[in-house]
Amino acid sequence: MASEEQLSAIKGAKVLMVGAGGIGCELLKTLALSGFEDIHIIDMDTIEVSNLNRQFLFRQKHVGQSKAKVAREAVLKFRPHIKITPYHANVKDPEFNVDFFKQFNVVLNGLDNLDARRHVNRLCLASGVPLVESGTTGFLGQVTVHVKGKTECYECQSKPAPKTYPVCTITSTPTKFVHCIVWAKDLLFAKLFGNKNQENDLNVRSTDASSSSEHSEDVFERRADEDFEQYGRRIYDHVFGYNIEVALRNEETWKNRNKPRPVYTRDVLPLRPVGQNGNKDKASIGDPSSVSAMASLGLKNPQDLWSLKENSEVFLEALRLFFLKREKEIGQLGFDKDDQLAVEFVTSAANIRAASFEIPLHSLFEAKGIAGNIVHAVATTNAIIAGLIVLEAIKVLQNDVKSYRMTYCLEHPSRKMLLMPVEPFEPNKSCYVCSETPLTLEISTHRSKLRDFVEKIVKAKLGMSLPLIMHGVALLYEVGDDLEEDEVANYAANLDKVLSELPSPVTGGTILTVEDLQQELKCSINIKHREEFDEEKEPDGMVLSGWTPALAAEKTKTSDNGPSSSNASQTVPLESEDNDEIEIILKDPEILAAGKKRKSSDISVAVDSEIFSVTSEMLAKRKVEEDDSHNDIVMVDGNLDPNKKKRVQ
Ligand SMILES: Nc1ncnc2c1ncn2[C@@H]1O[C@H](COP(=O)(O)OP(=O)(O)OP(=O)(O)O)[C@@H](O)[C@H]1O
Ligand SMILES: [Zn+2]
Repeated sequence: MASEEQLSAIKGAKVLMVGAGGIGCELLKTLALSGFEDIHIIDMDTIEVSNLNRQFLFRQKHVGQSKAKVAREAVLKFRPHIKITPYHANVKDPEFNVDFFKQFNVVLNGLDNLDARRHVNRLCLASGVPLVESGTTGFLGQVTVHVKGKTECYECQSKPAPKTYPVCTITSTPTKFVHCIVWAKDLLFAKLFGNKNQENDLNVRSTDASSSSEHSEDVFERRADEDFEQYGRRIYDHVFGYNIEVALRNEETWKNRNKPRPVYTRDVLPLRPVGQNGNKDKASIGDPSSVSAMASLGLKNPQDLWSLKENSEVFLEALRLFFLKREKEIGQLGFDKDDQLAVEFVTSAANIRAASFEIPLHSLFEAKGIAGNIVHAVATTNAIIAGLIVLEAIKVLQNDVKSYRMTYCLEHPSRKMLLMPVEPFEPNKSCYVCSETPLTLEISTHRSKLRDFVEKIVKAKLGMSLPLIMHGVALLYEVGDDLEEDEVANYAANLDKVLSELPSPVTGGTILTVEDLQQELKCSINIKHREEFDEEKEPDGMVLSGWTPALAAEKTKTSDNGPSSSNASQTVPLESEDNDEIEIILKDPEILAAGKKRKSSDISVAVDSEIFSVTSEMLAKRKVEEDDSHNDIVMVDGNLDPNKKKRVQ
């Protein structure tokens, strides 16, 4: 039961919720039932069928409608007298500026991506409004409190570096199913259906008799005289047969590894007379997006484990259907976990490769989860997290700083405890977002253009939407609706100039000021000229330091040695911004008991791209297990500096 003071804090509060999805639906319901009377909700999305299993405020009839508006209507049915103001909009829209934020007593995030989270963090800092931040990944979740000047901000902690696989593991020596998925998705699928100009590490050469006359020919191109069946079989034989044989020639590679087995269609599938496709064509007419190889082959259950023969049939059928039914999209397709045919193709290709390397096969359902880096959402976790958000919001409204807790919902409850509360830390003094610590950028001022700086640093790394760049009093770049034509032309011309040739030349020793007018975030960047960069480790051709690397900003990539960070060898394909989940497993029950006795010395464990602070005392009592299978990843940030942070007093 809430106390009198709590109730009056609740009743007098005006709160902003950002996100009305899995967490948001639970949160709105809990806020309303807890007595909150003035709630504003921003969500840019409309309701999808796939939301209905857990976003319980929505029904089938609401599909296609605004989440924020429907959530409001649903809650008003059982709390008709409260005020709920919905905005079907992106929180990054200019109308949600600092003045807009200032009207609220607290902001509650139920978002699913880092970009929006960082944006809200900055607006909360600029407006001085406390933020309660949240996230869930399957059974894991966290709620954190961020109050300007009192606790760390959302961006105070460095995020774990993006994980990639060494290219040779993917192209030559896979040992896990996830390696086969990355190969099927990022190499084979991309090669066959994606942009032809993209770099691709697949072996496209062949000494195959039929192609030797056309030496430079890309074997992945369909030949004029080939039907889809012949084309599919040729691709199959090339990637699962010939390429494996080529790889086997390198004896060194296989000295300490199991040798793979080349797989050819003739070994798995009997040759069908040309044009004989049974009832397959009848099965896949209509909307191209509903085309399915499984359906046309009569395979019904996505949780079934297909044999090598079935996978081979799905592979050929999916490839055939892409060319037959979706030819217009070929050349511009990117893998999408919601694209059934793409998932079927990738599953079957990964399984055939897995069979060749004696890696256990997986069902389509499992493969889809790995390919889309999906951890299935758990409604109960969202409900627990929503409850915790409201508890923290009430403390914030009462300015009860000593009681603030960062709370982590763990995978394996023990000693009957599921939740681990920890005290928040003070702001990080070297955070460029909430303290004014300057950043340093090493860049070739003779070669890099202002455009490179804007795209690779200001937008991608600093997450600014409406940047303004100044050198002393000279304005080098600005965006906005109210610019004069000549200003727009000047800035466009500047973008194409190298830094040292700008009207106010930027050279080593220059200090640039970069500002985002909407986020009211301003930071200084010390420029250091550097001529050479390592193409592999520093592909941007510039290095920013003092910056909190964010997982979401980086796109999935298979790379030789991974990024140049401390966890370079740890690798997982990250497909999109939303897929930055990392799980922790706390094996030892002691950690839970120790949860309240923390000291300021700490180690950080990353959860859902946030940082989970655990004391060294707790660490001594527990075992953190490492496992890089797709959904059991444990990461421990190597930084054990005991003086790094201080607990809020
Ligand atoms: N920039 C943004 N502005 C406003 N709302 C946003 C923004 N970014 C994300 N959201 C909203 O945050 C919510 C996050 O909810 P959730 O994590 O449940 O995702 P979902 O898209 O509903 O479900 P899923 O991704 O699992 O299919 C979504 O409703 C999404 O529209
Ligand atoms: Zn900060």
